[in-house]
Amino acid sequence: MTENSQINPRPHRRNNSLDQFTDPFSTAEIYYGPETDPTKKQTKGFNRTRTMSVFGNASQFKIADFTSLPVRRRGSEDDSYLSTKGKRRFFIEDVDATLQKLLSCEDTDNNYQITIEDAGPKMIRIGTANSNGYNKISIKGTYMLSNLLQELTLAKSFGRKQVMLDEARLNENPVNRLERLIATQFWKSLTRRIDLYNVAKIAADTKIDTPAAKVPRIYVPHNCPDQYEFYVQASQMNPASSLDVEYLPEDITEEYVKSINDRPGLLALAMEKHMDPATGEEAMFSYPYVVPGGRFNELYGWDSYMMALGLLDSAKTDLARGMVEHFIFEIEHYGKILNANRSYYLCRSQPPFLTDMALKVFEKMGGKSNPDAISLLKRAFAAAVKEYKSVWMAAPRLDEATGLSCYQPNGLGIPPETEAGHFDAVLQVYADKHKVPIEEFRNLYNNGTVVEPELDEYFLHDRAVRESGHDTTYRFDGVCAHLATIDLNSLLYKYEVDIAEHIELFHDGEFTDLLNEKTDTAYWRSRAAKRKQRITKYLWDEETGFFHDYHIKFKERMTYESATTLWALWAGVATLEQAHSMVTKALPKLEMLGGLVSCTEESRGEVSIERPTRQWDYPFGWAPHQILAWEGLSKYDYVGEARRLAYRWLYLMTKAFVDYNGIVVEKYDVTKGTDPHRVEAEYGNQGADFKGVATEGFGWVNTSYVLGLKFMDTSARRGLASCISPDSFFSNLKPEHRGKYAMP
Ligand SMILES: OC[C@H]1O[C@H](O[C@H]2O[C@H](CO)[C@@H](O)[C@H](O)[C@H]2O)[C@H](O)[C@@H](O)[C@@H]1O
Ligand SMILES: [Ca+2]
Repeated sequence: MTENSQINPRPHRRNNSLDQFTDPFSTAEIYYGPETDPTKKQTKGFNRTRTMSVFGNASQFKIADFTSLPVRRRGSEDDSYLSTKGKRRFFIEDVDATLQKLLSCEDTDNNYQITIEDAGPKMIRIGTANSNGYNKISIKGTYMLSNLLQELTLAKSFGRKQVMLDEARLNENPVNRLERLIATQFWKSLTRRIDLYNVAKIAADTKIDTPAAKVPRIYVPHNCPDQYEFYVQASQMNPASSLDVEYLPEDITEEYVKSINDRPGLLALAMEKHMDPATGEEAMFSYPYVVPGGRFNELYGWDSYMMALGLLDSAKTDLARGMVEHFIFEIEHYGKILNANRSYYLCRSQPPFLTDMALKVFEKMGGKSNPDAISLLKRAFAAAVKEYKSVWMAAPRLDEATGLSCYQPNGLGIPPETEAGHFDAVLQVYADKHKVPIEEFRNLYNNGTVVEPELDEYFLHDRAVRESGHDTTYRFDGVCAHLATIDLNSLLYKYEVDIAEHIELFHDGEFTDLLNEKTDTAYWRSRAAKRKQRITKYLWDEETGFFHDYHIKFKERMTYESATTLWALWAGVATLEQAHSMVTKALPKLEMLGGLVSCTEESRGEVSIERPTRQWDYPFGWAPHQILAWEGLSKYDYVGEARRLAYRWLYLMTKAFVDYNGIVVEKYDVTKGTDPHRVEAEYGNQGADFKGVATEGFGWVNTSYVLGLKFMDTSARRGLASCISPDSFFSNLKPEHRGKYAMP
């Protein structure tokens, strides 16, 4: 018996022999969770998890001072990449200590991320699993080091003290890694499913800073007693949570909404009743939903549509379906699809996408072969017709003269959810006029002691800007409520076309809606045709190749050049000639290094301290703009242009992901190749503020990655993985491949 075998009563098993138990790319829960935690498992038998026997042996080896043992472990050739067939593993004997060492050496700017801006040696040595940590291998370069930081942070969050780590997890192809994280991790972190125990946590909100906002609160529609009881029960079961449950009045007026601005709360969403398998009794269950990320921790309007596209692609149909149910509920109980389900959003909506969302969910649920899918589709369309008529085609949003619609929610006072100081420059003028500090003026104005009609007008437009989803941009500053935009009118055209088809296919051509009004397919087709005509008449500018906004008071077309012109393609409202003009004249002005920019630099104008950058303007690019443009261009057979734009956007995302510790953010500066995620505008960037590892990405950006990749072939994926800049990638294309990117 050797000294070695005395320490290890069982023969040592080579770590590589455990391969059959391992998927190096399994989710963090599996990879680091209790199932694979050696300290939580019996060490007998062969049905151990992958780290088991290794740990059993390894730790005893270590305790016995491995280095002094007469028998040396395998030579370094056993640990070479080649001899392990690329399946090398590391043994991290002390997760905490390794993390600390890694951060102290490599995170030189102390932000808990390892990025290209850190000036460390960019190299750390860690022991291989094959040698039970004895042989050290160098992990080099920002990407691998930052992946090590991410993996160790995850391991630690699962309470792991030691881990075996596959090298494949550290040098994973970045395109595959980001795709994998979105599918298996990010959506999960962004998912909310309210139950009796978590509602107080879900209700918490960081946007409002009043004493009453510190109390988690939920508002329930006046006619939902079951929900009210459910939440009261939740509150009683967890008194420590201090959950406040309140009914909303039947008539939700703008005065009422303003009156609860300092007592904000989450708004109840759709629930279903069915048997609880755990108790055998009937119980209430909330439908799940997905939040955008960062400070946006509630169900949003257009974000939900964009996220649904990604979720459906990842076969997470139940989540997308849940959001359709919530929208149906919101239309029924709050009168509209809300900007988001917080009390301070009760008066305003967001860009409408319900018909398309319902159709896409319907298809994924099995379409006509699934009665449940048909029922959902019919309920969603009934709700959409109500929304169309009572929100978008009614006062104050409808402009009777043009027949077009504007974003124009009602509401009173100063929107409370914006970042601190956002309105200071505007309010200062009035505070000076009334000789009071800004804070005092804010109260005087909000409680109606001071009346300032000009300021009312300012906030009318500001609310409209927020309803448009494009908060904020100089395109809309001080005018938004009076603009018939190409964005909104394209979306309404799509509603009309979709509703016409729905009535034809599911209601034999005639439909009695929730307002008890009868319409038929022809009615909706003629509405769509009229809108198409009006869009051309009022918004189209053949000279620039842009659909611009139309000012309904000044009765003139504006000149701002916005990426939303391409929504006309997505909705199918542009003619073939208009599409051609847009692609040849407008697109070149909007196409930047990293994809579509929100608007042209010229339209935005000069920025300065007095006229700061707005987040929905040049030089920033947003996922929903990219997604709608790709689909719109493809619809009109400009697939090459769509693919080219997609490569640009994915390049930017991948580059930031590789260089900046796995970052995925709300928006990017599409003119910058190096740190495109760094956006100094308004509330900064959501998704950038994490320690060690990003676990959410950002909702609609996650979708954009998944959808953009659909345009990429193997060589494009390789180009992205190697972060080959668009210019270099396009210029090195073989002549026969240039057409794929619409390159001459
Ligand atoms: O708090 C400031 C504003 O935040 C939201 O707007 C931004 O985030 C939303 C969620 O991702 C997104 O839908 C919107 O397009 C963004 O500009 C919110 O929607 C605004 O109402 C709010 O004032
Ligand atoms: Ca750092």
